[in-house]
Amino acid sequence: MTEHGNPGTEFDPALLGNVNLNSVNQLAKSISSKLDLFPEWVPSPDGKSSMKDKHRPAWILKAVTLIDLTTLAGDDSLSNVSRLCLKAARPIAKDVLEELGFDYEDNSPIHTAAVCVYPNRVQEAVDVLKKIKMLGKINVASVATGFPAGQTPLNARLAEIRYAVENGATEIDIVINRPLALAGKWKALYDEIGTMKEACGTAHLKTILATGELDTLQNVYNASMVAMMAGADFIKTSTGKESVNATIPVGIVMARAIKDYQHKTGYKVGLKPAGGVRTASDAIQWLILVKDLLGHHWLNPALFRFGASGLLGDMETQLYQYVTGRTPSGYEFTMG
Ligand SMILES: O=C[C@H](O)COP(=O)(O)O
Repeated sequence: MTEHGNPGTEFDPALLGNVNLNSVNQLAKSISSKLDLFPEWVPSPDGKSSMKDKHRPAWILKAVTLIDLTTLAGDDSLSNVSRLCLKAARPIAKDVLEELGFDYEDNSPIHTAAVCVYPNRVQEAVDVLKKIKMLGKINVASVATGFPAGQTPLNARLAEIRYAVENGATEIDIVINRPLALAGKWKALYDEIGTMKEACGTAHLKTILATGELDTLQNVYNASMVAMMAGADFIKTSTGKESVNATIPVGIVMARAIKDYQHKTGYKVGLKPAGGVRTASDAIQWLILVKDLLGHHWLNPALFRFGASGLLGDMETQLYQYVTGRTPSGYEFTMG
C-alpha cells in the first residue's frame, strides 16, 4: 500500500468537525435509491435469467476482489482457516467464472483481497496461502488489541500487534479505545493509536472505530479524523460484534472525513465497512457510496475493503443465477 500509505500528521484539534445530520440522511436515501439501477435476478417462466442489467454481475465480481474474507470465531482452527484461504483463492465456482469470461486455473484476478483471522491463526493462514502460491496476492490480516472490546492493558494490546506481525500478518485491524472517544479525549486516543501504528512496523494499520458504540455521528467523524492523524491506512466501521455494525449513514460520515483529511494533508486513507454486510445488494450499495463520495479510483483493494464472513454466498448465488438462469441447490456451493 506504499502508493496510498498514510504516515499521519501532528494532532490538530482544528481538524475535528461538525456533521450535518440532514445532509447525511438525504445522501443515504439517494444512495439507497441508486440500487434500483442494478436490478436483481428474477426467475422467468422459461427458466432463463431475467437479470437484464449486465452491470450487476460486473459490480459483484468487483466487490469479490475487495473482500477481507473473515473468520473470527472461538472455534476457529487449522481446518476452517485452511478452507477460508482456499475459498479466498477461488471464491467463485469454475463454471460460473469461465462463463463470465475469466480464467479459473492460472492467474485468475478473481480472488479476495485478504483473509482476516485472530492472531493465533495467522501462521496457519500464511502457511496455507504460501502452499497454494497465493501469499502476497492475498494478504493476511489479523485483528488485534483485545478485539473486539479493546478492554485490555495497552502493553498487552501492543504485544498482540507485534505477535501477529511476527507471525506474518501484513495488515493489522486494531480496535479503538471507545471510552476515550466517548469522553472526547481525542489527544489521548491519538497517542494510543500512534503507539499502535509504531507497533505495526511495515504492516498496514486498519483502525476499527466500532461506530455502533460511539453514540453520535459527530463522534464517528472525530474518531475517523483522529485515527487518520495518528496514521491509520484504513478506517473501518465495526468489529462485526457490536449490536449495530456497518450502516450507510456511518459510511457517509467516514467517507467525508477521508475526503476532508485528503484535502488537508494530501494522504489517501482507505475505507472498510465490516459487520453485517451479507448480500450482493449490501455490497453494491457500498460501492455506490464510495464511487459517489470518494471517486471511482477509490474502488481498489488499496483503498477499499469489505470485512465480511458471510457475504460470498449471496454473491456466488447471484452470479450462478445470472449465467445459468436457475437458482443453485444448497449443495452446489461448498462454503458461504
Ligand atoms: O471484520 C470483519 C467482521 O468481523 C465481519 O463481520 P461479519 O461476520 O458480520 O461479516
